Amino acid sequence: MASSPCLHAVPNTEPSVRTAAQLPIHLADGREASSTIYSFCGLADGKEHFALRFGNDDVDAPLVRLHSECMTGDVLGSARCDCGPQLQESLLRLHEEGGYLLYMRQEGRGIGLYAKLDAYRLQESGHDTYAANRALGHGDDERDYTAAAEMLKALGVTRITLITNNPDKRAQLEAHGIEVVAVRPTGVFFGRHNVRYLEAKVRHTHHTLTLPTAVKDS
Ligand SMILES: Nc1nc2c(ncn2[C@@H]2O[C@H](COP(=O)(O)OP(=O)(O)OP(=O)(O)O)[C@@H](O)[C@H]2O)c(=O)[nH]1
Ligand SMILES: [Zn+2]
Repeated sequence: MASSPCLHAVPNTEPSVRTAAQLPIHLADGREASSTIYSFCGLADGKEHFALRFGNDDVDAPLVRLHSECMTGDVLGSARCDCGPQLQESLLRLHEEGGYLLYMRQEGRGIGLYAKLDAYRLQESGHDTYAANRALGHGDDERDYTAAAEMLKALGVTRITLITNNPDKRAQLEAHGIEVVAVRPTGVFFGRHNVRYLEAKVRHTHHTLTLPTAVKDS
């Protein structure tokens, strides 16, 4: 795909690929993967979202992981959530089967890092993750996946197999003209620090994940 430098935040331009560059990456199991990283211009929200492509074959309905930024989980390995292991798992699957990672700059379900840290403080005094958002004047989940659909279309992908446990991701992509032919669940990565967070996802936003009874009752 040709590179066409542009300003990423220019409004009213058709979304398109800005740059494609090779990006070898280290996987969690020690292997090295080849990928291509894409930047974009003309995306609806003007943010610096990026995509990674694995494999070269043009397959029908490739695997796609739509992953929202979590600085604490993805970068630091925080045990308060499941984001880090989900990201690593997706990279392994994409390396093996081909497909795309869409890394969306939607830290804290769209409220930003500082507000998420404020929400963490409230969680330490008993709020669940959604109540903490609301106490700060935010919605339960402020993510809008318009830009994700635009990125896929700019990459020439309109039929996908989506890796997620979050029904809202599928619904929003389909509303924006992406055909989700199948959904593959992510793993359930629970521990004593994130079990309440995972329970709240099931209760409030109907994530399709099942926690072991022993963990729920602990
Ligand atoms: N506001 C808030 N955001 C959080 C908290 N814990 C994690 N997050 C954010 O939640 C988002 C999780 O992203 P994803 O893993 O892509 O999405 P998901 O809704 O869990 O759905 P799937 O992983 O696809 O099943 C990231 O943006 C995190 O930063 C929290 O306690 N409060
Ligand atoms: Zn996280």
